[in-house]
Amino acid sequence: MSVPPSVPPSVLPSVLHVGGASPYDVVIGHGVADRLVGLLGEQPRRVALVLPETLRELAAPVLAALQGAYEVTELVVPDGEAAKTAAVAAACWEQLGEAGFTRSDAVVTFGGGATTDLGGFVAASWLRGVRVVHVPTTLLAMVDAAVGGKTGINTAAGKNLVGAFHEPAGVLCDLSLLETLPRVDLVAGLGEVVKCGFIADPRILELVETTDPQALTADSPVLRELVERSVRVKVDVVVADLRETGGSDGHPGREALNYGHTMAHAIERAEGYRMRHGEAVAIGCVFVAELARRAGRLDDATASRHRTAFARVGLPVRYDAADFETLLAAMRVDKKARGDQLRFVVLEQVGRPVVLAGPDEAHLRGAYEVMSGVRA
Ligand SMILES: NC(=O)c1ccc[n+]([C@@H]2O[C@H](COP(=O)([O-])OP(=O)(O)OC[C@H]3O[C@@H](n4cnc5c(N)ncnc54)[C@H](O)[C@@H]3O)[C@@H](O)[C@H]2O)c1
Ligand SMILES: O=C(O)C(=O)C[C@@H](O)[C@H](O)[C@H](O)COP(=O)(O)O
Ligand SMILES: [Zn+2]
Repeated sequence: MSVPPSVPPSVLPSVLHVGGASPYDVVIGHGVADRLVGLLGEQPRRVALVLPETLRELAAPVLAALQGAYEVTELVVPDGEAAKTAAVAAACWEQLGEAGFTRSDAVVTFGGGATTDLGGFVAASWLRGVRVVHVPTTLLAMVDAAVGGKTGINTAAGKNLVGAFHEPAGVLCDLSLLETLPRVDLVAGLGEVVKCGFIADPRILELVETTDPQALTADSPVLRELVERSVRVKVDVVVADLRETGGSDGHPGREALNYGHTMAHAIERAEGYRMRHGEAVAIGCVFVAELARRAGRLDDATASRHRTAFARVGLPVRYDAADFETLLAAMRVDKKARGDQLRFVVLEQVGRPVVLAGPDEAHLRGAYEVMSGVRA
């Protein structure tokens, strides 16, 4: 009898189970897309595949697998942030109507976070909610956007202002898909990874600070560990506070995942959404660390560690293209704000996020001046 060769653990997929009222699995590995039909099950007759035109070639194996099992409608949407509009969502609804899409049918998204946000929102809103499985194709979508059920689109007033919580029925993170991802987009994804390190997992920071950033490629075991650890951070927070109603014992609950995002979203809006989200998150985390330092919450060394950790992986840590007043006005539409009061997630130390409500305007302005390079 021949003994089958043992499979090195690194090539076996990892499965992170997300508990709660609608449990699902996040599968992480190389070449895991063949699990898609298993996740969708036999119930759907029709599947709508939401993807940008630019990724159609990359999606060919997924499309072929779906076509072998279901009637497939392709919902081809604009690339990137341009997909996150009411007009694109409405066009998707019309196509689902024409295809006779029922509640037992399902949506599959294939793309970066913009595609999973839009496709997730279409799935959340069509017939008040149909099953969705995400196949994220960027690092950022694998570690963050595809997991946890936040979906949404932008409006003229700001980022992600319309949306719904709609948990996926499964998430397939096929690391092989990252082989074609431009380096600058992979680096942007590291913005959310480093954020996870600061709010909950110091080992992520150690890995980022001791690994040659150029070695973080699609086949790198360290990148895989970073993905697994970041997804674990997200899942643990989301399971404890799915709908962002608040944490306990001083922990901000799901709002912790919004670390750096108050300023990040304001910058993205000021940039007309031409700056990558992960880049804005890096700048936003540096800003809020400086705010926390000025408010007497965070020590100098940890605030400075923010600048070095994000810069080390190639992310921006300075921004001066919009003035303080413009960014302050944009921050007022942040979902964490209550009435006229701005609320920020700040750190008291690595792994200990808390909410800072109504900070001094002088502290906000001082942190802006450091962020914009006016002050050291
Ligand atoms: N819902 C959430 O919890 C959540 C979390 C974080 C971010 N987001 C959202 O995610 C969006 C950012 O996502 P993103 O950084 O993935 O950007 P993105 O979706 O705009 O994708 C970036 C670019 O990469 C291209 N691309 C994607 N996969 C590729 C591949 N494998 N090979 C080659 N090119 C590829 C895309 O076509 C696009 O041009 C933002 O809208 C942000 O608000 C949502
Ligand atoms: O999942 C969450 O919760 C997050 O805050 C994760 C963020 O990285 C993400 O960018 C999210 O879309 C921001 O949410 P929003 O509620 O500020 O729109
Ligand atoms: Zn984000």
